[in-house]
Amino acid sequence: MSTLVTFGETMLRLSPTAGDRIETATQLDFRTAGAESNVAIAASNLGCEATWASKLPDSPLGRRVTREVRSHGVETHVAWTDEARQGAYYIEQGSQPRSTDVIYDRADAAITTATPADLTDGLEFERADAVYTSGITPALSDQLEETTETLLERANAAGVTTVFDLNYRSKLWSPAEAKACCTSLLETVDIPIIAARDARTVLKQTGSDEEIAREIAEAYDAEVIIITQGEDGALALEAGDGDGDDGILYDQPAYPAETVDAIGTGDSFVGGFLARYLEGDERNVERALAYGSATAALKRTLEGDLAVVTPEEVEAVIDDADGGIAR
Ligand SMILES: O=C(O)C(=O)C[C@H](O)[C@H](O)COP(=O)(O)O
Repeated sequence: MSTLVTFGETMLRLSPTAGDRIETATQLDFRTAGAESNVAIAASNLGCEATWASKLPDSPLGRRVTREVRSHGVETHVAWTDEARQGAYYIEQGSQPRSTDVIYDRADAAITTATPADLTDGLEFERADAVYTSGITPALSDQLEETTETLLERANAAGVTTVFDLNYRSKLWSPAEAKACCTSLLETVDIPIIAARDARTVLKQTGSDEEIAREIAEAYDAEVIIITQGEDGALALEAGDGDGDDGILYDQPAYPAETVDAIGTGDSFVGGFLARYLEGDERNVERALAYGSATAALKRTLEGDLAVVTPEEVEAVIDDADGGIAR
């Protein structure tokens, strides 16, 4: 079985029912979510042995987070502290023409002081098949920027596949700050995952999505470059040896989905991609890309951030893009 370690913040996720406003709601749906645990949960539900590492307050709120993550079969590796807060965020689901709004309440959360030792002591992190984090983690504090850099470097030096989703969040930092940090982190990343819109906003890329993938392949020594395109699907460029070999480009349209809740789609795509990509000895980009896309489509039909799906359901989406009734 393949093994994946992810590290980052998981928050409490509070949201009024669709059609209700944060200002006036009297009830909130109460869940937990965070890019790195979302990825671990999607991968775990699809057969990968996943561990999520983080730092949390030793309180009912922190324990709520670990309980929920564990309930999806993910191992948790948590540095507990008495001194800090549990991050939370509020989501007001939009509907045409009102956009979805996210309000963070995550300043000074426990994870902001996490050192590499906090996140990995006692964890066989260098023996995992892959390590994943996202651009959200270094955006949270200077300490986390340092920790992220150290952990990606250590994983890279140990030959672990490093996976990094740029995941730009404008409410956490500016494009210039994100660019300075992420371009340096990308030096140690084997699988960069970048939304085409983030490549334009943060990395200031101007070409087509395919040109963006090729420019990233030229600039960094990556194994596979993934450019996500929202409703258009995703591209993956399996890097060539550079010697007249430009690599192989795969273009995966999004599978149609009726959207109940769009939040968590990107993370579910990554979890699905990694579960399939890391399985077995042969790393098949094309198959993994379809798997990621199908996982993302299934997630859109579910409330919350999490891809609570089975491998059979994912296969069925791929095999029968028309859906249908399972009798
Ligand atoms: O914003 C953050 O800081 C979070 O970590 C929580 C988000 O709910 C997920 O990252 C979902 O992101 P998508 O999968 O791209 O929809």
